[in-house]
Amino acid sequence: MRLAALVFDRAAEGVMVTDTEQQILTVNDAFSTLTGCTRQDVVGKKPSLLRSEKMPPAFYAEMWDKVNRVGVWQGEIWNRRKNGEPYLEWLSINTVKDKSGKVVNYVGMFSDITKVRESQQRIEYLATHDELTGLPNRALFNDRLHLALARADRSRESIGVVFIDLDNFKMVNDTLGHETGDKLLRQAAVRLLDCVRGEDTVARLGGDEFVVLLVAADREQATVTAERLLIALSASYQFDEHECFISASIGLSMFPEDAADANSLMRNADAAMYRAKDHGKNGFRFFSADLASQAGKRLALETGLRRAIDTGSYSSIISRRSGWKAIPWSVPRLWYVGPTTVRSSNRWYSFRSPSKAI
Ligand SMILES: Nc1nc2c(ncn2[C@@H]2O[C@H](COP(=O)(O)OP(=O)(O)OP(=O)(O)O)[C@@H](O)[C@H]2O)c(=O)[nH]1
Repeated sequence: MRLAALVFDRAAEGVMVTDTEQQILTVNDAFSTLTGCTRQDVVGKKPSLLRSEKMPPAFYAEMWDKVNRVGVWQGEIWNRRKNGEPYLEWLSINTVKDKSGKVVNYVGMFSDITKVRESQQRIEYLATHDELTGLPNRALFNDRLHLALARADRSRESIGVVFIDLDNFKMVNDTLGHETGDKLLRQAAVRLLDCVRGEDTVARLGGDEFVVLLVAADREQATVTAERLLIALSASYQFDEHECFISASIGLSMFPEDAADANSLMRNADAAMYRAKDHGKNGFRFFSADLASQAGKRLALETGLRRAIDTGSYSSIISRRSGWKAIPWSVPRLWYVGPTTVRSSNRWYSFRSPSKAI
């Protein structure tokens, strides 16, 4: 008995013992540390004094039903500390029976898992969102696109994928600094969100590239949105001591007419965006069939280059402008020009095998 009392007192878990009327008979020190309630605060009262508004009444009914039927219940529950702060606990409730099998006590044991839950949520958030803008990232966008496609397929609705790449954004970084570039990206993200409906998704793919998923939108609605996006993005950006203007190039690809799957829709919108860049920037283009072969070639080349760089089978890549340089794979996109030549925006690159001399 003395050992049991020692465990009760020293346990890191909060422990509460009630009678069959659920009136608290005793609690241990950890209970007081975790809840902020002393023994005097709670003895004679019911555990419901710790309830938070986060749990619906039906939850408690089900919980006690299970305790009484099975003799045990375990799960997560939001409670409230004495100071009103909600906390998440992992709680197990057990029944204590006498020799005749009659329930004589309930014992609740819990640990505070609020911090664990917060870190889980933070990890989940970081895995699905872009930290700079708070927008969904590519992974979350892809999930939403897949879901939207499944739904649109069933309901025979159209979907639009809108690729947005800011024009000459590098100049903002180069002239006003990377921090101002970051501020511009954050403001651009807010403007993009303002241009779409709540059910649409705006994501940042990386760098100055964004993508919008327009659900239940036909070509006409996608056109209106693209025009709205261009106008919103080209309005003045105000920073503490600077004002700045920037335009964007937009590419659109529609489900089901341009592609039936997520990858092809993304690839087609990307190709259309590059067509808009090629036609002087600050505009939008829809995907068209003639872009398909170009997009396919570029994808094959990108894949080949990525593999080549990963495996080191090409030691370096020549920029015709800046001479030899190793190309970091953050270079956003490469256009196919010839078997050993690619173009990224306005730069030309040739690449060579390491076995060959310069
Ligand atoms: N400030 C800031 N810059 C970034 C970030 N990520 C990438 N960049 C920069 O964004 C620029 C993207 O440039 P590009 O899209 O290649 O080129 P661009 O100047 O926009 O030219 P076009 O796309 O051809 O109009 C690069 O200079 C990157 O270094 C970021 O998180 N913050």
